[in-house]
Amino acid sequence: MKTVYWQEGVLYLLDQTALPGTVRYQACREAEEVAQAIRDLVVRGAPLIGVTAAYGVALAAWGFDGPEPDFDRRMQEVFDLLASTRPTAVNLFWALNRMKKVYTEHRAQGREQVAVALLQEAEEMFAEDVATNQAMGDFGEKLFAPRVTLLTVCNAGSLATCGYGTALGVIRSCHREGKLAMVYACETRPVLQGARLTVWELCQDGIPVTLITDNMAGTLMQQSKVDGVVVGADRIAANGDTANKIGTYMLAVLAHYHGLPFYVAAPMSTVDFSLSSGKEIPIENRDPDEVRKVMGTPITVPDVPVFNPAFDVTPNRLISGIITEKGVALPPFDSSLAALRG
Ligand SMILES: CSC[C@@H](O)[C@@H](O)C(=O)COP(=O)(O)O
Repeated sequence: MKTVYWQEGVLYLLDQTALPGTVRYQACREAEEVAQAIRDLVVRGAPLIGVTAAYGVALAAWGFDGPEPDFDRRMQEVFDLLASTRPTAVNLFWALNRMKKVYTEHRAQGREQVAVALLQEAEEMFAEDVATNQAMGDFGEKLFAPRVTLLTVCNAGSLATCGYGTALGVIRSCHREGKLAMVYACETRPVLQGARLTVWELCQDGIPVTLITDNMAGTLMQQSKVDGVVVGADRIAANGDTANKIGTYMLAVLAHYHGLPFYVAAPMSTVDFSLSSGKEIPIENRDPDEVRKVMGTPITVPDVPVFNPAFDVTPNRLISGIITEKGVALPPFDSSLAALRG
């Protein structure tokens, strides 16, 4: 099942807000609809946000029917709009930069040629992402011994990417090699990507999964029920500090205390070499109602003040390794990530 696909000038997004109860696609004909879908978590996960935004740019070029002099202005407006959707996942800006380059290179050939080249680039990004995740999964799998039980948070799987997943890609490869005993999935409040998406995705593939609420991770480790933690990333600074779904830092601290390995799995496009440390990573704050409600149902006093950062930053010293498509970076990350970048 594809998370995103293009058909005859329309972009179809697998609506992740409706999963697991309903499997449906949202059809987008305008870049504005794509931007809103990214904001609303219809599509989410750093790599998928990037590729979806790339398709959004292609959509704008394909759908443009205004006078020629307005084309450049409209395309700049769309680039800016898509860039404004979610600030933390650096793959968004990475993908838009790639699209900007293609746009600039083909602009002189006319609007139709630009539109064709932009769509081709988005399709290439989609295919590359799947291959990247498979490579990452295979590097990551080698880090674990047979009968391994792993803990993960949020959804860093097929649903967060164009297929196979990052953290769940590593888990898929462990399963394929017959090494995986169990995955524990944190439910991941406030919007339950773990309970709704990770559990659904793993069940679809027959991968053994046990759901826990986020506050059960400590006792799970204390009772020696897990051998390690694998998570995805939204942005990794040059020194390895990693922004990922809120709650990731808590797991890293717990893993450290219990002497368990803590791995981040992410493509090199998630590493932001322009930032020297995680302190510089912009963190998205989301709608307070995500915390005041569960699946739309109020659970607290209306209008209670809420703290709702979507991501936290795990300092590099709590990370055992960063699994990428080019290999596994080990501490110190400044040098190992730079070496993988080449
Ligand atoms: C392969 S996805 C990596 C991260 O983007 C993922 O772990 C995550 O935090 C997603 O957050 P979300 O808010 O659902 O977009």
